[in-house]
Amino acid sequence: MKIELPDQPYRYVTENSQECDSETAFVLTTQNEKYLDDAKAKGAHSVIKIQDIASLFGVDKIKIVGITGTNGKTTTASAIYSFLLDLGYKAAMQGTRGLFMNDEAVEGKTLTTPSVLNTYRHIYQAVEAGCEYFIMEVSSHAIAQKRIEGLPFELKILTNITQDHLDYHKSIEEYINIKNSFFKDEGKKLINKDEPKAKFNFKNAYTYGIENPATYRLMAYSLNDGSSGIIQHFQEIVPFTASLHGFFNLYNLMAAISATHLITDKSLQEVADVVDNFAGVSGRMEQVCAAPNVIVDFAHTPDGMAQVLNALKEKELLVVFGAGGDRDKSKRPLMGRVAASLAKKVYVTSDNPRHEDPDAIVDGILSGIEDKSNVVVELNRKKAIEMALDEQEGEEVVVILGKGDENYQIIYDEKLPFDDREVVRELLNI
Ligand SMILES: CC(=O)N[C@H]1[C@@H](OP(=O)(O)OP(=O)(O)OC[C@H]2O[C@@H](n3ccc(=O)[nH]c3=O)[C@H](O)[C@@H]2O)O[C@H](CO)[C@@H](O)[C@@H]1O[C@H](C)C(=O)N[C@@H](C)C(=O)N[C@H](CCC(=O)O)C(=O)O
Ligand SMILES: Nc1ncnc2c1ncn2[C@@H]1O[C@H](COP(=O)(O)OP(=O)(O)OP(=O)(O)O)[C@@H](O)[C@H]1O
Ligand SMILES: N[C@H](CCC[C@H](N)C(=O)O)C(=O)O
Ligand SMILES: [Mg+2]
Repeated sequence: MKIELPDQPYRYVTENSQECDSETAFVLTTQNEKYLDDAKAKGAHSVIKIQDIASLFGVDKIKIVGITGTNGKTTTASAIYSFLLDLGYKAAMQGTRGLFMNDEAVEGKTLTTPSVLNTYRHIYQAVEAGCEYFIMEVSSHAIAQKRIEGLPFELKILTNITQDHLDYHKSIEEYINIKNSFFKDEGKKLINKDEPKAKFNFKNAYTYGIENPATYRLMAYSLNDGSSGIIQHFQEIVPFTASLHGFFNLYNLMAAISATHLITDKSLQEVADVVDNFAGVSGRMEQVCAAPNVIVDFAHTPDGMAQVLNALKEKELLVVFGAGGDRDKSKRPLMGRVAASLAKKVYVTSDNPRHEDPDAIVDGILSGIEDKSNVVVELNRKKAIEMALDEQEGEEVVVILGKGDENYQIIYDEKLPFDDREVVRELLNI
């Protein structure tokens, strides 16, 4: 995408060599340096290193917070964004759900972390809108591909490291190393102390945790009717309540409360007081209907599924899920095992098969399940949801995993409209 910049010797900048011409400068990034010759051949006005135009986009005029981890990035980012707005700051948030600014959706979903110049463009928009904070999700792909180069992070946050994206990273060790490489520098960082795989530079490191001593420690908690807890930070002891459900969300809340405390001049009590206003994220532990009880959640990793199903384990669970095509194949049997071990009945179905054969994806899932007596396969996701709703009785909960707030089913290159929540409402006539 060409971006117009005022008062420069060139008119536009672009990170795509194919868009270069005599009035368009090529912004050189680690990702596109292989196209430098092409940019010159296309007659680029000039070549500028990405770091050298950072100040034109105002990246030094806003506090950038980067969040990485296998799960919980969107939830933690959304919580920080919500707390900041409630505390009276102007803020922007960029991630899986798109770009949001001062409580408005500005751009829809693209990537969790867009290409580097797109992030710069979003930062520019945020600065123009008077935002003091830019909260962004940082995916492992983005770290590996340096989609975050030149960004001066005010704070970096680690949620957790479990398994995902081994199609791209090839081994769990490489994936762990990539995640941890985000925390090698001496900048301010906030680390989940209960994550044993975390490795980070101790300089300017703060921690949060529930099981282990940490800078911000959850001393006590309750998960009745939402959640509540008491945080200890040195001599301070501060209670909070939240509408979020599930033990895992206590980690997201701890990360968000600690981060907000670290990046603002508000007291821990002032931050804790706004936690309850955060209503959670669309498509994450979202109750679509109370009777019958139907929950839609975005869990798409073995750990995410285990966390959500464990959070609901007081009830008997009917679990509908699949696994994405053209994505980590090795997580599929693990997802199958988790579902079968925690559900009364499992309905294996399709979730964005992309270019893969849906049957082969299901076979991958089934290969992790030894006892298949409570497992059915129905590739048509709507039919699978319908089966679960038909078979649901009494207090049983229908849990539909993997798509959350996605409103499509990707088959080959086509995005067909599909929203788990709308399908449920349609089938239940509500
Ligand atoms: C596998 C993967 O991550 N691919 C990403 C990668 O593609 P690529 O390396 O093939 O890029 P490329 O086409 O060589 O382009 C690299 C750079 O060269 C430039 N270019 C390209 C062609 C050319 O002729 N001249 C030129 O200058 C491009 O403008 C770009 O700046 O870099 C592109 C630009 O940044 C991304 O759009 C693309 O994401 C693809 C579409 C994708 O699907 N990515 C997914 C897997 C992804 O990144 N997911 C993560 C994690 C999701 C999560 O868990 O939340 C995400 O951050 O969304
Ligand atoms: N802290 C956590 N630990 C483990 N699982 C979690 C945690 N937080 C959320 N989850 C699970 O992961 C799902 C995705 O949560 P969220 O969207 O916040 O993660 P994400 O890291 O942004 O995911 P993505 O990589 O797709 O952007 C949730 O729906 C829930 O099932
Ligand atoms: N950010 C994740 C989302 C997965 C969601 C799931 N519905 C799928 O398509 O696998 C990914 O791109 O791997
Ligand atoms: Mg996300």
